[in-house]
Amino acid sequence: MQDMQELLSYTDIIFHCAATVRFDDHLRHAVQLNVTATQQLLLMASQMPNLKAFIHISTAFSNCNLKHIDEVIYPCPVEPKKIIDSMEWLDDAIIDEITPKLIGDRPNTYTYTKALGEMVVQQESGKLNLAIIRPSIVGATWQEPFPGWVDNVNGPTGLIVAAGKGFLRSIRATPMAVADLIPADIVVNLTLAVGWYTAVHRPKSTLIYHCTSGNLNPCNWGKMGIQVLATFEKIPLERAFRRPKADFTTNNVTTQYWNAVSHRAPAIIYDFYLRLTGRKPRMTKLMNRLLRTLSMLEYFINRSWEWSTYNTEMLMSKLTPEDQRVFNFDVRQLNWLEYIENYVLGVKKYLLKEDMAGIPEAKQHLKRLRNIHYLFNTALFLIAWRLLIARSQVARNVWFFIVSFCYKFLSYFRASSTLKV
Ligand SMILES: CCCCCCCCCCCCCCCC(=O)SCCNC(=O)CCNC(=O)[C@H](O)C(C)(C)COP(=O)(O)OP(=O)(O)OC[C@H]1O[C@@H](n2cnc3c(N)ncnc32)[C@H](O)[C@@H]1OP(=O)(O)O
Ligand SMILES: NC(=O)C1=CN([C@@H]2O[C@H](COP(=O)(O)OP(=O)(O)OC[C@H]3O[C@@H](n4cnc5c(N)ncnc54)[C@H](OP(=O)(O)O)[C@@H]3O)[C@@H](O)[C@H]2O)C=CC1
Repeated sequence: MQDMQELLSYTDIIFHCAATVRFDDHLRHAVQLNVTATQQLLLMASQMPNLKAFIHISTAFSNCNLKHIDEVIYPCPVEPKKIIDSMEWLDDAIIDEITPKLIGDRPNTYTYTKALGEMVVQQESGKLNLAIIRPSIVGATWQEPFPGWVDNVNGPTGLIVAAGKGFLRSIRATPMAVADLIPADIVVNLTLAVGWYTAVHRPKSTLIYHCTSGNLNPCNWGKMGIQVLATFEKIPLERAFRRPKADFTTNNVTTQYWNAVSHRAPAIIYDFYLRLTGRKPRMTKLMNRLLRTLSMLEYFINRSWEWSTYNTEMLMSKLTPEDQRVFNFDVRQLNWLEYIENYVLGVKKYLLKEDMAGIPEAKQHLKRLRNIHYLFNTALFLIAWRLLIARSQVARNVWFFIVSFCYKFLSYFRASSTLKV
């Protein structure tokens, strides 16, 4: 009670980032965290006499069912209050049944409940001084505290790890689609600047700020994939399962094919080897989880969106040159190739905590994997060819033709070199 009193009396600014970011969260839980909690925090904020600003962090994908998104709140068909109420009394089975109807053309409960959260902010604003920030895909830091700093596997980070460790070998992604990544420190800098502007300038209405990169400095998934692999070539991860490689495909049939050949088959073979050597098989389970994760992220890597950034650019112009430098959120200054290289390095250093001294050994390991790969392919080819020869007269004829041709060529070569001597 005393803590609550202290919070209410002394808080002068709220940055509301807490949320569930799981794409597949049960609607009841997602509503509780992203909608009801927002409503309760706004209620609490309204009892804070010294509160100067309430900054709510949403996502640029809260309206991902649209192609062009402005810095405005788009209403959802069912009122958030009705959704909150219904979650109180509906049982899980019914919620499961109505979830697809409620989320409509959004891909998951996360984006849907973040959109409802924005509506709650708008409806319950009262006398509060509010702003909403919508970041796109938050990636490792650009400059602060260090280039490439990252501490979780959300979004692209998990896939970068999976590619570097050789688990992810192909991906259903559109190479030309915009990779709307935004470094975490840009999001933090913009958030602080929005806090200042909202508290000091007290805009008349709730301003929404898009924290995105696509319209100002676009990069695409193809370019990103190439740079990730190029960095792993120089600085590989330790103990990779296979060599890093990531084929991009947009075709469903090729996706199924590569999933079978590049993901499932190697996992089954490796589990067979683990069983033979008396160990517990684990690769198939891990691979199935990766494929499930991929299927959840696919929506975001096969589409492009346009976000207007009028408010964000307006805010930049309001900062002094010194503040623009200290709280830099100008994504136009970002060099993507350098950023992605630092991102990959950061994944190795800060997330996986791998020692840079281990790079020579990691490179040796990749060479061994390459030799195993060649050996395996040669053995596979010979077995297939042997089986074909046993069954087909045409294959036998081709085989005899090749052998006799090689024999004649060798005899001629030997004869001509004897004559020269
Ligand atoms: C060449 C390179 C090309 C790069 C190409 C990049 C394309 C990259 C597009 C991103 C596009 C996002 C765009 C939305 C941007 C927002 O606004 S959303 C905010 C970000 N939110 C997220 O990223 C949450 C996504 N994650 C989830 O929803 C859940 O983790 C999943 C994917 C449903 C999996 O759930 P689960 O099976 O219950 O398991 P969970 O305990 O969460 O994690 C299980 C395993 O998956 C792993 N995992 C979790 N997330 C990931 C991930 N993103 N990737 C891989 N593994 C993951 C965990 O590490 C864990 O591994 P183990 O410890 O078991 O070995
Ligand atoms: N990652 C991304 O790509 C993007 C993220 N966002 C938004 O940014 C914000 C932060 O996301 P991100 O950092 O990625 O996600 P994380 O899951 O890393 O952070 C979520 C935060 O919410 C807190 N939290 C979760 N549940 C509760 C609860 N019941 N009570 C109190 N705190 C809780 C967590 O606390 P604890 O650590 O104690 O669990 C954690 O600090 C979210 O609002 C998200 O929607 C927007 C766009 C993109």
